[in-house]
Amino acid sequence: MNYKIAVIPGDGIGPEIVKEAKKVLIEIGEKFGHSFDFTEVLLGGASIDVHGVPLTDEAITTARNNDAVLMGSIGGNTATSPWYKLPPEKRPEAGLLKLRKSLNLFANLRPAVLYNELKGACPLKDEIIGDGFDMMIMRELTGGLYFGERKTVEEDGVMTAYDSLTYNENEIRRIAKRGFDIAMKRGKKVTSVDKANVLDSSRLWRKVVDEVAKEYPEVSYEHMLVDNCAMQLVKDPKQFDVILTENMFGDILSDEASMVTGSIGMLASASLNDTKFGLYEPSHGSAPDIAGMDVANPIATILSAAMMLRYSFDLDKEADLIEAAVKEVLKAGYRTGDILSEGKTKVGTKEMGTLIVDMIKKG
Ligand SMILES: NC(=O)C1=CN([C@@H]2O[C@H](COP(=O)(O)OP(=O)(O)OC[C@H]3O[C@@H](n4cnc5c(N)ncnc54)[C@H](O)[C@@H]3O)[C@@H](O)[C@H]2O)C=CC1
Ligand SMILES: CC(C)CC(=O)C(=O)O
Ligand SMILES: [Mg+2]
Repeated sequence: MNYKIAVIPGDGIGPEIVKEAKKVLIEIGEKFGHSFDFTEVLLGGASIDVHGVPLTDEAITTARNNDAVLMGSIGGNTATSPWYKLPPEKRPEAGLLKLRKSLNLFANLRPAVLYNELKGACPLKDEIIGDGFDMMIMRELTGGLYFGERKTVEEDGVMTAYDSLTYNENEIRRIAKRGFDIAMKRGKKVTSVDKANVLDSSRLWRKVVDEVAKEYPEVSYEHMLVDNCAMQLVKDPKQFDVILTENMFGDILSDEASMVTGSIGMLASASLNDTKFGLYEPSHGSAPDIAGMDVANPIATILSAAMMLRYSFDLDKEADLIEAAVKEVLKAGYRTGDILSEGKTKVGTKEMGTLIVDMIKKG
């Protein structure tokens, strides 16, 4: 079958890691008799440099007219890149937020799995790691603080800046249902994370999630405050199955969770709406500090491509093979710098991609 994929290389390490994920998809296509048509789309700094804006209407239309989107990452060094001298709505991140909103990608799935092979790269003690862990962070992606009204005003020579965190009950209900649906297919446990001891938006979150939970009697369910959750992720990550949370908390907690899996370079993601369409990207950013050096870990992007095959195209066998190939390559001892531990073989971005492709060929 033929699948149409919009590809957003983006900025920084984005083009390097997307190239490796495309190599993997092409190999999967050859092995299983699928063809993937790739159409490149500009987003973020790459779009600013060409069009003067981080996302054009044409780019949104192209993304929408494809079956799915594969993305690298966008943005530059926020202290030094000229992109950050532009007004906020013209900066790279504004383009990504607008794309997520335009495509209604409200459900962001971020699986944080500690592979057996990477136990040596996990900073936690062996007694905490135990048999490893496998959690899914379900992050609301089109509401909350990143989409609220914001302004900066000056009064009597004093600057004041406002950001607002808003959720309505429909936005909470649809992400909560997604979280419980996913839990039903996994370990049947949901930890809903909020700050209901302080925030009104979190109190509404808790009320709506309580209502949704009643529809899933088989799922064990708890509330946890976000500050405690940040601590529990390091103290005992095994306790989590599905973490269900709002946009900013999910953004921060998923970066934290990535580190207990070994590296942020391992954390894939899928951003989904109510259809089979999705945008697939690693959870990390454009890593300007290592861009162009052939050292970035492409695995999060390759695993995001596997999520695309699974969620948008129902190609489970193909997705399984990619995930198995990643594990085999790690088992064989190959590591990019971010997951390197004693006795392992250090490889670059391109070589890691090629090793995974070769493993798929053998599989
Ligand atoms: N979805 C996206 O496109 C995202 C974009 N950003 C943007 O990325 C830019 C850089 O942000 P940072 O805060 O530095 O976060 P970052 O995630 O890009 O990098 C944080 C640290 O992790 C390392 N790192 C990230 N990905 C890696 C990989 N695949 N392999 C090895 N090491 C990796 C980087 O070298 C850096 O030391 C900013 O402009 C930010 O706005 C940040 C997060 C998500
Ligand atoms: C523009 C940011 C919200 C991107 C980010 O940090 C993320 O999606 O994890
Ligand atoms: Mg983030």
